[in-house]
Amino acid sequence: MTVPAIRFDRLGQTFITRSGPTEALRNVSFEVGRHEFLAILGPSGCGKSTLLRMIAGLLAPTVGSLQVFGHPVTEPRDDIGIVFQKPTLLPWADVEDNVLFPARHKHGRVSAQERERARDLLAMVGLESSARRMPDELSGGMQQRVGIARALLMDPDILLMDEPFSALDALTREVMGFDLLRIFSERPKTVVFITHSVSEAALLADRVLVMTGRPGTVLTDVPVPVCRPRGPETANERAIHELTAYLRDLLLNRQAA
Ligand SMILES: Nc1ncnc2c1ncn2[C@@H]1O[C@H](COP(=O)(O)OP(=O)(O)OP(=O)(O)O)[C@@H](O)[C@H]1O
Repeated sequence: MTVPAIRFDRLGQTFITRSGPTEALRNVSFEVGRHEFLAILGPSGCGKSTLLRMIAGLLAPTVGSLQVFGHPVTEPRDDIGIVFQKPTLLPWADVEDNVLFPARHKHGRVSAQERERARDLLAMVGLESSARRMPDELSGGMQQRVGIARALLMDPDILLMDEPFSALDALTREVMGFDLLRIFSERPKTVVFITHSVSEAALLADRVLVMTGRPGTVLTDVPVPVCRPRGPETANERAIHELTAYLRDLLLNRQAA
């Protein structure tokens, strides 16, 4: 039996705050297979970012268990990369040095191979000619590409993405999504991708997990019945239209209830 990359088993998370306990997640069970792309949809505050923080080892579950490659998560792991909503680049470092930050942070220096890898990654995200530019000289989409290259520097097995394209305009967002799929086709990764966009989830993911409102739990987990490679034309496929309509109804009805 193959070990899943990520496995949540009846996991719960309750935060204790000054105003009392907040039950953020309840009885969450699901798995993500190796090199699978899972999108997570759910209402605001249902615990999506909390799930990512737990996978990243930044927060321990209150009850239940979480395993990464068959082992409990006890601390932040090197083999997990994170892309946030905003790329939070170092303003005083140029693009290449921002991409190299994880290596410098880990061993206090950067090897020639890591520098070469940073250049390869910048080429992969279409920024080879911007290596010496400073973050404030870049557009939002370019900054987000630097954040993606940085998350890939240490070649993580797992990539966690928390609404990575939400600050971008619709067209850039679509282009970036398909760029991401091309990058993963060259360098497969296990991806957990949080989004509020139903169509983005359907177009990019292998599976879409829908969560209920707080306390968040898994409402449904649906496969995306469309093969790869995918591109802008995928949006015209009937299966995508049907899935998008189904997911939208589900979310709207839950919200109305
Ligand atoms: N450190 C914390 N202390 C107390 N409560 C927290 C903490 N982190 C998250 N919460 C609460 O847990 C719940 C889930 O938060 P989380 O950020 O995971 O939701 P989300 O689904 O990612 O929301 P959004 O879609 O708005 O980004 C919220 O009610 C939030 O207020």
